[in-house]
Amino acid sequence: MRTAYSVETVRGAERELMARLPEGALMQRAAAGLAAACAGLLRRTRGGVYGARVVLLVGPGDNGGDALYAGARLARRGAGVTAVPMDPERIHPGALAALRAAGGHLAPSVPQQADLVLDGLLGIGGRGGLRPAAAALVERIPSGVPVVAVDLPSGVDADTGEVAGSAVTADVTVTFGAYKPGLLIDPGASRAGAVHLVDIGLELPSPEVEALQHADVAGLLPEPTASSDKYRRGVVGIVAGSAQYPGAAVLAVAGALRGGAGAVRYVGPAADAVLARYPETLIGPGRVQAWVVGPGLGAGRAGEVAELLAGDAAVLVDADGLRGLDETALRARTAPTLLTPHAGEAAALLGVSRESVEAGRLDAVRVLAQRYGASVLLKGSTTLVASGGEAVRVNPTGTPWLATAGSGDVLSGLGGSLLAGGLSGADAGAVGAYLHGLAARRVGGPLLAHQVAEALPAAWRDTRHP
Ligand SMILES: NC(=O)C1=CN([C@@H]2O[C@H](COP(=O)(O)OP(=O)(O)OC[C@H]3O[C@@H](n4cnc5c(N)ncnc54)[C@H](O)[C@@H]3O)[C@@H](O)[C@H]2O)[C@@H](O)CC1
Ligand SMILES: Nc1ncnc2c1ncn2[C@@H]1O[C@H](COP(=O)(O)OP(=O)(O)O)[C@@H](O)[C@H]1O
Ligand SMILES: [K+]
Repeated sequence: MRTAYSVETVRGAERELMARLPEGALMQRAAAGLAAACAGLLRRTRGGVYGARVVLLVGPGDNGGDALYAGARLARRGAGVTAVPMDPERIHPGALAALRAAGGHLAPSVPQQADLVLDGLLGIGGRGGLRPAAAALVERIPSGVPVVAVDLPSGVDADTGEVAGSAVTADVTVTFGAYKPGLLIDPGASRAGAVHLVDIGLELPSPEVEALQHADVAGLLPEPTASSDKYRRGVVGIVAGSAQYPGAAVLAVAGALRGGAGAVRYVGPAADAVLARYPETLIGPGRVQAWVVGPGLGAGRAGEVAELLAGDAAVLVDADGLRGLDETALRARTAPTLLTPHAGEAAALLGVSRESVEAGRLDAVRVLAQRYGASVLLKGSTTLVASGGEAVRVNPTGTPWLATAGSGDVLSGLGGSLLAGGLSGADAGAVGAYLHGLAARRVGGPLLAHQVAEALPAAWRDTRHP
C-alpha cells in the first residue's frame, strides 16, 4: 500500500521528530536525499555531476533551504550551481551560506543554459496559486531541461492536488518523509513526474489517502477454493441497456463475467444482444448477491433503481441509475452500496459545475460519500474511491485511452462482480478500478471498451507477480 498524508499530519510528525534531533538534522536528511536523487539523474542524462550546470529556484521558506543545501552538496561534487531567489530579501540564511561556501552563487534571473533545474520555490507551506514573483520564475524554466521538484511541484496544493493558476511540471519529484495527497491526485499528480520518497524517519499515524499496489489487490481478489461452487462464488445481476443502448448491457456483462462472480444474470431489454455475445449469461430475474444498475438504462427507469436499493443485496449504481437518487433511501441501506459517477454525474449530484469537480476531485468524492452514506468511486484521471471516514483510495493504474465510450460500463460490471464475491463497497471500487486500469494498460492505445474486458483475466493474474 502506498500511503499519503496531509500537511497537518506531516507537520505534526516533523515536530515530534525534530524535538528529538539536533537542530537542522531533518533538513540535512532531506537535502542529502535530494542531492543523491539529482546526482543519479545527472549520471543518467550526462554521465555525472562534475561540470553540470545546476539551477536552483529558491523560495522564501524551508523548501528553498532544502534546494540550497542540496545545491551545496552538488557544488562540492563539481557542479556549477546558480541559485535564483524568488525574493532576495528572504532566503534561508544558513543554507545560502552553505551554498556560497561550496562555490555556488546567486543570480537575479534564470540562466537558460542548464543541465538540471531544481524547483525549491514552495513545498508544503505553499498556499493558493503561485504569486507573481514565483510564477515569473516558473515561466523562465528553460524548455527541455530536466526539472526536479523539491518535496512537491510548486503551485500544486499538497493536500488536494488542486492547481490554481500556473504550477511547475516536474520530471521527478523528490518528496520527504511521506507522499502528500497532491502527488497522487490529478491535476497535481500529472505535474509530479516520477515520485521518489526520501525517508527522513517520520513516524506517521493512519493516512488520509492510499493507493493499492499489486499485492494488496491480489490479497482482496475473490479466488475460488476447493469448496467453491458457482452460487457460493456469488451471483451478480446486471440491470442495464435499453432499446437505444443495448451495447451498454453487453459491456457491463463483459466486465461482470471477468470479476470473479460464479454467475452473471441479466435483466432487461437487451437479452438477445447479451446472449449472442455471452451464452454464459443467465437471463431474467432471480436471486443475486449484488446488482449493477444504470449503464445505458435511459430515462424513466428510476423505479427499477429504487426497487433494487430497497432490497438487501449489494448494489452498484452507475450512469443513468445515478439520476434522481434518493438520499434517504440510500442512507437507510445496510448492504454495501457503491456509486460510480464520472465528473459530470458527480457534478449533477452535487449541484456544481463539472469543472469544479475536476479541479477539486478529493473534496467532491468525500462530500458525495458522506451525503449518500455510500462508497463512491469518482471516475476520470486518477480515479478516487471514498467511503465513510476511511482513507480515500486513489487508483494508480489506468490510462487516458480509457476515455472511450463503454469503458465505464465494463468497470461497473466488474465492480458489481467483486461486490457479489463479498468485497466491501470501497474494496470493490478500488480493486475494480485497479484491474480495469491495468487491463487498459495491457491493451495499450487506441483501445476499445470490449478489449479492456477481455484483458481483465490477464490483469488479474498480473497482480500475483510483484
Ligand atoms: N519541517 C521540517 O522538518 C522539514 C521541512 N522540509 C522542507 O520544508 C518545506 C516547508 O517549508 P516551509 O514551511 O518554510 O514552507 P515553504 O518553503 O513551502 O513555503 C513557505 C513560504 O512561501 C510563501 N508562500 C506561500 N504560498 C505562496 C504562493 N502561493 N506564492 C508565493 N509564495 C508563497 C510563504 O509566504 C512562506 O514564506 C517542506 O516542503 C520541505 O521542503 C524538509 O527540509 C524536511 C524537514
Ligand atoms: N483522462 C483519463 N485518464 C484516465 N482514465 C480516464 C480518463 N477519462 C476517463 N477515464 C476512465 O474511463 C472510464 C470512462 O467511464 P465513463 O465516463 O463512465 O464512460 P462510459 O459511460 O462511456 O462507459 C472510467 O473508468 C474513467 O475512470
Ligand atoms: K517545490
